[in-house]
Amino acid sequence: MAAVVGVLALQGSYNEHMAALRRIGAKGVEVRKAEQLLGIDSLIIPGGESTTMAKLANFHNLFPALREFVGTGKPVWGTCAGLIFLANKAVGQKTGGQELVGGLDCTVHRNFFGSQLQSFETELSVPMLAEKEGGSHTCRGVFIRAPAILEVGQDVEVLADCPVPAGRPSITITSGEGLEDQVYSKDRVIVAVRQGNILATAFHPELTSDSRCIASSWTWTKNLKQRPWLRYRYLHPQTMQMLGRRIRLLIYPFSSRARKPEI
Ligand SMILES: NC(=O)CC[C@H](N)C(=O)O
Repeated sequence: MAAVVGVLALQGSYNEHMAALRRIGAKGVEVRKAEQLLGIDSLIIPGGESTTMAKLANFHNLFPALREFVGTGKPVWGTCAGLIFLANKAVGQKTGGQELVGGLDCTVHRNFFGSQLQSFETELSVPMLAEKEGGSHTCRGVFIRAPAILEVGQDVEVLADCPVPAGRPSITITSGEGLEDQVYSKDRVIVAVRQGNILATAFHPELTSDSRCIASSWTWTKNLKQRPWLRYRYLHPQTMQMLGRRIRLLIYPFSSRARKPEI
């Protein structure tokens, strides 16, 4: 059976992701219900407006299922609002905050580059893209009221960063309790990362004609599908425990402990 890429279709640029998947001949399905996550091999969480998307995801009780999906180890790619969804911590949120799926060990700022009017396009250097898919080491980055990644944990691989545009409003990072808030003062900021099964970009590759990012996530999905044993590493811990118990029960009569004569 062909590998299937799910695209979370609550709000935002899911149509554009579906079109991009069609362009490279991949099978995409729109996902709106928790049970649909069971039938897909990888997931794209598109850009849009993360607060609205979170409200819709809450309304449809999708958060637990999305977290479980990320935990299975199947490939997940978040673009823009999708990156915010996947981050463990988001700053610059609307009053009251918003629920996150989490899994990606980083802190994002929701509107790092400013308002809709400060949206921009730039040429980004992404060496990993050229390594995996060939072609130029740069790709076009479309940033629409885009977030950026302020800090990453040690397991997170940085795939691309970009210069912080002059005139961007100053950004304060709210630290944990008892720690001083600090103003973001670096001259570059992270815009693409990977951690295990999670890929996240602050920009929108699906809006460009460069399909390498989409193709790369598709290859990833297919490889996982073709090597089904890889999935066992990604089973939910409870399932692993249950399987482990069954396997132990099955092999116990043949194990050396069972064969040892009783004294
Ligand atoms: N293009 C986008 O997905 C923008 C995301 C937006 N900054 C948010 O808060 O959700």
